[in-house]
Amino acid sequence: MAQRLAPNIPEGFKAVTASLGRPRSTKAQPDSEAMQASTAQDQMAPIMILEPADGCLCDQPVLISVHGLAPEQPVTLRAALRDEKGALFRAHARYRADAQGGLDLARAPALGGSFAGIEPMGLLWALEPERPFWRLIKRDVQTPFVVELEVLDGHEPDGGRLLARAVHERHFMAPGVRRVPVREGRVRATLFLPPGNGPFPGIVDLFGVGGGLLEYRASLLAGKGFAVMALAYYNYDDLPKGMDIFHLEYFEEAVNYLLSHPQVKGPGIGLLGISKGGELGLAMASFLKGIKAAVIINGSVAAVGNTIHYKDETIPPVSLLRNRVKMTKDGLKDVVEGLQSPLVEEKSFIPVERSDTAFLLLVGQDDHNWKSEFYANEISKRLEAHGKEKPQIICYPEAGHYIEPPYFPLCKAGMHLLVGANITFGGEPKPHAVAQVDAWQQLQTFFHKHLGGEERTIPSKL
Ligand SMILES: CCCCCCCCCCCCCCCC(=O)SCCNC(=O)CCNC(=O)[C@H](O)C(C)(C)COP(=O)(O)OP(=O)(O)OC[C@H]1O[C@@H](n2cnc3c(N)ncnc32)[C@H](O)[C@@H]1OP(=O)(O)O
Repeated sequence: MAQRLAPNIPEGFKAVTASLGRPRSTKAQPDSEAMQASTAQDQMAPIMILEPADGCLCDQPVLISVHGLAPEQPVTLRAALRDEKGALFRAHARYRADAQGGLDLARAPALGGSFAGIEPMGLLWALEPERPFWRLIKRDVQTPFVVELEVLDGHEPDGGRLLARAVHERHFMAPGVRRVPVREGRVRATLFLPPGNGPFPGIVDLFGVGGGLLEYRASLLAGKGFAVMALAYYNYDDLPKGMDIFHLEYFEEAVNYLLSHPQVKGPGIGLLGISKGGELGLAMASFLKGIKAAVIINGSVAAVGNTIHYKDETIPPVSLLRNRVKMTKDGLKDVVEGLQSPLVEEKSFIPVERSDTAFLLLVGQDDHNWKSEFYANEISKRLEAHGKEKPQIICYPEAGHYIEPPYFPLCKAGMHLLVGANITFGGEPKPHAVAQVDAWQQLQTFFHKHLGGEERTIPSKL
């Protein structure tokens, strides 16, 4: 499994830093005591240097270093990010400067805190919400997340004199990506188009329970050369508020809209879905025409919680097994055993064998929302038994349910609207972060392979 946690900075960013020669950093005013104690070496107040200096896309790494510390000086680095609802996410880690008073997070191990070891992006993927069970979500993709970074003297997370600080912006739209709200027929969506005239390979992007219209994955993916349509399907605008039944005719209309778009290259489009969006993606690929390639992130091959309907066919939801719901030691519900198997309730098994779509199934092996690995294997068996192409399955050890774009912090637990309680979603922060970096790369490679198009990344000079 290719893992690309090592920073891979696009040339554009290096050029920005080098040519401007002014890294975005703020020097803290040294206090008088420290002034008296200063030696020739630490005359210069410490500065924090970020590369790229002017921010980057949210799926890209940032290099963080500190200069001008005392040799071997113990310091604590802190990161803070406030989401659009005002919820604060924080992380910190303890470090020691090298013999020259430098600290480079790509080379120096964290000695403890929110993470340990050499983790250049740990201050981002280890962010934790102050508000219990809150998940990091980007609502307005036209503005960046703003991360405040601080260097404090010593090894106390809350104490220590402030030595330096910097502000880092993480963007969601590469330069030239266009955001086009879609209200066509019944379709409610947002289409993201790469710069240029195309045509581009098209992808429909679906999120899960909660509904609404989340655009952040689609906007990032459009920066890789795809025309990506984030599709709402309930709890948005004039769409139904609830999710008792999903009619695939709605999704068919969306697929046809994208296929007939002058900047979308046919024949056939791609599909990306997570969780409930993965389940619906499997149903779309099974019943609808025009879907060439589908990436399903922790999806279910059983209908769950609602009926799926297409023309004169219905797939009823599997039974809920309430007595199999357990409590974790943290007082959360663990619902992973709470669904009847679609092998027992065959009528709830989405008929993937009807599909000619190429599948990539991305699985968090510690998914506690439902049994994603079991579902992936059953999809594979069913396709093979019907002489269809086997799916590509990638299993990520210790990864949980919400496999997001790179560097999003793990959402380990939260309110589940179908369950009506806080549940555990599984996953450990570090392996989950590794999975996210790899999954993001894998899904792009898969879509480029099956949908064609030039493999490219828009230079992200912001
Ligand atoms: C006991 C019986 C067991 C039986 C046995 C069980 C079986 C077990 C079955 C498993 C079955 C799985 C089935 C599919 C599993 C998925 O699908 S997992 C979920 C995947 N979710 C997604 O992909 C995201 C989907 N989208 C969303 O959640 C919504 O679009 C958003 C992001 C919340 C925004 O929607 P919105 O309407 O603009 O939100 P807003 O009005 O601001 O807030 C709505 C609510 O969400 C909350 N919320 C908003 N933002 C956040 C946030 N960042 N973080 C946390 N909460 C937030 C708010 O607090 C609010 O809550 P209430 O105040 O109403 O309580």
